[in-house]
Amino acid sequence: MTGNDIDREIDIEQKYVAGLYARVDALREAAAARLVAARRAGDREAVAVWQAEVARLEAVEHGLCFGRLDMHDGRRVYIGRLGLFRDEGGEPLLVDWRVPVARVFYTATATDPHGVRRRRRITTRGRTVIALNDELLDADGAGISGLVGEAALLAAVTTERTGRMQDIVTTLQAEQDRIIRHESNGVLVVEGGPGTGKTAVALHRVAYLLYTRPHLRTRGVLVVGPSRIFLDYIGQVLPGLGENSVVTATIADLWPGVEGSRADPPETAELKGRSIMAERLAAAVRSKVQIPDTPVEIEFEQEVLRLHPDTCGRAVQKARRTGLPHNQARLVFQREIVDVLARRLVEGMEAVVLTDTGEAIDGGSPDGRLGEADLRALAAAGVVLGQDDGGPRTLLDETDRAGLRCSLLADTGVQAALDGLWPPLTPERVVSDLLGEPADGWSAADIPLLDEAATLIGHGNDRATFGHVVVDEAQELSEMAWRMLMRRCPAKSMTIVGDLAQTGNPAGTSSWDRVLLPHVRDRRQLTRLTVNYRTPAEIMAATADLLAAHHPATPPPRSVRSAGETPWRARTTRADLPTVIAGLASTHTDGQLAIITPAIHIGPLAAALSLATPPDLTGKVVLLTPEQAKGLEFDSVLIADPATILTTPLGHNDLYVAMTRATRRLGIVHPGPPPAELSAMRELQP
Ligand SMILES: Nc1ncnc2c1ncn2[C@@H]1O[C@H](COP(=O)(O)OP(=O)(O)OP(=O)(O)O)[C@@H](O)[C@H]1O
Repeated sequence: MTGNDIDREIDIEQKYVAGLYARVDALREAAAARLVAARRAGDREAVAVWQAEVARLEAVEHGLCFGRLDMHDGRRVYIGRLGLFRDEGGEPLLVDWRVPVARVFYTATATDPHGVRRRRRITTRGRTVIALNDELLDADGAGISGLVGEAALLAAVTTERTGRMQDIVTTLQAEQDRIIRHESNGVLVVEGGPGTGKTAVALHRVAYLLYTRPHLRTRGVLVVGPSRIFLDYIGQVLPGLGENSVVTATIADLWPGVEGSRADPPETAELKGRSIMAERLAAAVRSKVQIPDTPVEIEFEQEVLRLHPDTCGRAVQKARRTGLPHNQARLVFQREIVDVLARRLVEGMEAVVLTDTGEAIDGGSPDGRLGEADLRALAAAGVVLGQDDGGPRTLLDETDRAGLRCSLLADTGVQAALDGLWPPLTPERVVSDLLGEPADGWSAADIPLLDEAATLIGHGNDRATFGHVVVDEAQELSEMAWRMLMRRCPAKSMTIVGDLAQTGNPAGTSSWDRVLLPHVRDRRQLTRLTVNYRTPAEIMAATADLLAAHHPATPPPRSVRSAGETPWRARTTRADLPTVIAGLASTHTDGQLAIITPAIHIGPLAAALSLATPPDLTGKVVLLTPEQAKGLEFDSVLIADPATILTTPLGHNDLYVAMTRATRRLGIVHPGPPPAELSAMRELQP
């Protein structure tokens, strides 16, 4: 197209796009008016509905329309963030990217055009069309790279990072689209190397599922991420796609009231994460129930009641047969014991009234009437007798017996005896009895144990469950964390994304089957992403020795581009490390820089560079540990002291994570000689 042609086309699209915004404005006005009316009427349900609608319409302001398809049959379809019609039930003006018609926007290629003649990408700033990018799918040679909309894609992946993830709805690739629209109702595992878009795909899948399976709006969708930092990083993606109802959480957030941010030593974390802990906790809870060897004596209203071990054993059995969790089964046990005690008391009283020989003793009368002493005993026990016509009752009726049972239940002596036999438990007590009182608060690895204990004792049965759960950086979850998460998703409908070569948690996984099979058997499907959109080819080449040494069977993802910058390493001394890093950071001018370093250097480096900890992801220079850097990306990355990163059991994976965070440049500063896996990198003098 000539310059004039382009201007003319931009004019045409500008008019069309302006019409779309006018339609959105009209819908917004109508929704705002309905919201006001609902508020006035005090109709809470309607308020929630219209609030969500207003938010949805606000969210699509940026990039409302981003594509156009010209079909061979003459149809023209505009693609955008939501569907718009000229009027109610009228002609479609804009098609939501999630409907089937829009799919070809992401999948059509020159070799398989699906009836598409031209794919046009429309770039807007605010409400103004600023650029168009056309692909003619019937032109020779188009689409050879296998990428859909290559120019727009490369523009997207090379823009400066901001510390906040953006949606990729305008440039989704075919292999990503297939996963987003995957029909699986069970567990879909998405595996792929660094930068292959796993996070992006998982979030777009959420938007797709909410659109195509509306019941999920009421059942709820949960997105689990490795850290709060990460959840902040991805926090804008779903709202940008018009979805505001999704809950995001770390595993620790799912246990409210406990921070769980403390890290255990690796061996302890690994141990606490094993599924055997579930059996140990179950055994610990069972062991709290005591069947005594000798009769238990309970003092009640100046009487001594005796509970025989067999009686206790029968009550325990009956309570256990219900299959209820510990604290609920305790109620059954308690009822059994109190029934026995109440029966004893009643029998005792009636025995006073009528002896074997039929004689009345203790103030009772031969016709079976209760005597004065009996009445006094009952009154002392809080039993209020119903009034017979004119005289005392001869027998305890059901109301009287119920009253007696209440009195027994309220009695501190009886309660103490019951607690001794079947104590009520809290999750904290179960876990600390098993592992010892945590000295400085619960650790991250304790959270799934507390949750397991809560399930065993029936505490917190009202915790939220979700219709679909997305797990990002899923390789980090321990077997115990999987158990916890599976309880949050009764339908076991999940999207799980991760990379086994990036596992940093010693309790994390090295096999999807190992963690998933016990929960979902064959209701799982594995899919793979193969193209790295983040990390340039030069940086991936620098990771080759590391990956080959520790994950020889894992193919590195294919980088979509080269950055033209060779990663480097530079030697220094331990003492000079902060000065060298500070010097490099101070001369950095181009885009966002992340300094990734083991926890021991965070304090000194934060002081030397006046940087915030925990990090502010939107800062020009960001200081983090490899663990905190998980899932994030930056224009440039500087790794300080790789050898110390490698000293932890899965340090090689942490180093791989750190090295693959950059979209452009990577530098590594190592005190002393370089780790063998990095020795082939170009060496610089800092
Ligand atoms: N189709 C696409 N169009 C534009 N950008 C894309 C596309 N796919 C991925 N990206 C970008 O590539 C980068 C990496 O994506 P993402 O973080 O989802 O990868 P990941 O597989 O989760 O990475 P990691 O495992 O390393 O955390 C992001 O900036 C994302 O926006």
